[in-house]
Amino acid sequence: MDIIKVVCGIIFKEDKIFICRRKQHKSLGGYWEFPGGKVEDGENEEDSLSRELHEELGMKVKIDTHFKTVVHSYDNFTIELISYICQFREANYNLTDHDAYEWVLSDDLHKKNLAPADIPIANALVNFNLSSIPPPPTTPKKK
Ligand SMILES: Nc1nc2c([nH]c(=O)n2[C@H]2C[C@H](O)[C@@H](COP(=O)(O)OP(=O)(O)OP(=O)(O)O)O2)c(=O)[nH]1
Repeated sequence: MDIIKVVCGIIFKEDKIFICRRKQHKSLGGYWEFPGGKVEDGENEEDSLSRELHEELGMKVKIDTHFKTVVHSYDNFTIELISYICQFREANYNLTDHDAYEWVLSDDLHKKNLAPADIPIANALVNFNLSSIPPPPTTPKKK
C-alpha cells in the first residue's frame, strides 16, 4: 500500500500550540490534529505546509525546523506525518476543513482526542523547549 505523505505545523504562539478539530464528514472526523495536509507531487514540504495553512485557516507562520516524522498505519491507509515547528504570525481563522480550534500548552495536548498518528508527536513535545531552536543567523551590518 502507498504511504500518504502529510505535512503538519506545530504552531507556537508564546508557549501555546495551535490544534484544530477535523470536520465530522472528513476522514478521521472529530479528531484533533496539527493543521496541514497532503504534500502534492512536485511540492516541497515547507511550501505544502504554507499552502495548506493559508487554504484551511487563512494563517501565516514562520517555519523554523523539522521536528519529528511518524509513520502510522490506520485501518485503510498509512501516512507519513512530517511535523515542523512554526511561529504564528497572523490568521483570519476562516476554517474550511475544521469546526473548532484551540491554543493549548504542550502538557495539555494529551487531554484532547488527538488523531492517533499525532500522539507520538504530542508526547515528544512535552519535553520540547522552544528556546532550544537556534535563532536565525544575523547578517553582519555593513560599516
Ligand atoms: N493535516 C493533518 N492530517 C493528519 C494529521 N494526523 C493524521 O492522522 N492526519 C491524517 C488525516 C488525513 O487522513 C490525512 C491528511 O489529509 P487532509 O485531509 O488533512 O489533507 P488534504 O487537506 O491535503 O486532503 P484533501 O482533504 O484535500 O483530500 O492525514 C495531522 O496532524 N494533520
